[in-house]
Amino acid sequence: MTLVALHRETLGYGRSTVLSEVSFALAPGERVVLLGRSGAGKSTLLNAVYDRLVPQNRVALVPQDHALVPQLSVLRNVVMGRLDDHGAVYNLTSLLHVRPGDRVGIAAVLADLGLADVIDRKVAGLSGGQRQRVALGRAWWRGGTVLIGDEPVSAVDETQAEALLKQARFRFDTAVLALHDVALARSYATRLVGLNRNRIVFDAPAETVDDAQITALYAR
Ligand SMILES: Nc1ncnc2c1ncn2[C@@H]1O[C@H](COP(=O)(O)OP(=O)(O)OP(=O)(O)O)[C@@H](O)[C@H]1O
Repeated sequence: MTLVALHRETLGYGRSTVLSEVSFALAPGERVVLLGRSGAGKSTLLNAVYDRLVPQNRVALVPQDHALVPQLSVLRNVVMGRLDDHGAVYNLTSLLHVRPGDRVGIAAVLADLGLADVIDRKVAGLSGGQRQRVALGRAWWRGGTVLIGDEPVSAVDETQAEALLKQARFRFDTAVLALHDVALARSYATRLVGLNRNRIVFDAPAETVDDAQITALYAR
């Protein structure tokens, strides 16, 4: 079974091509990590995969810029993870008065992320690492078949990053993440995809990708 498949597609913006001849398929249970230099096209590929997954799958997204509403509390930002489960009236009332059951569930998610103390704080007053964990909290609260994350642990230290990816594994069977930390990528991924010079240069089970292949991605 395949959740999404791109076959020799060209991805880019307007007339500018970022990735050529992209073939990429995702099966349930795979944890795919995209590697490549800044600008190699990781976000472009992630966005294309996300767009194609969404019509038929519940997908939790952690975008690179977090897409939080700074003026709202942590609680209300996390509530937004499930907005599309309900109609507009339900959503408006639950944003104004978060339902007690939802608050309990969200508090548990936030406790796992070390954010229990800031549940009622505005996101605007949080550190970068805290904001990133709020974005993860919104994805955890959403849940779903697939997690898509664009550098989802870039703002926290290595130990925290490992712990957060463990939670991601526990909560989502299938994921596609862009990560810049190669050791972290190796510890998490079942499959590694390397992007360089407008192409996918490798796409293979993580244990078969050697360090030289990865180093070559980042060579000038
Ligand atoms: N919305 C956009 N419109 C036009 N060009 C874009 C847009 N987003 C990205 N690009 C360009 O596409 C190329 C690939 O960008 P992309 O964000 O996919 O790379 P990336 O590997 O995710 O980089 P990073 O690690 O810095 O996030 C870059 O040259 C970038 O300038």
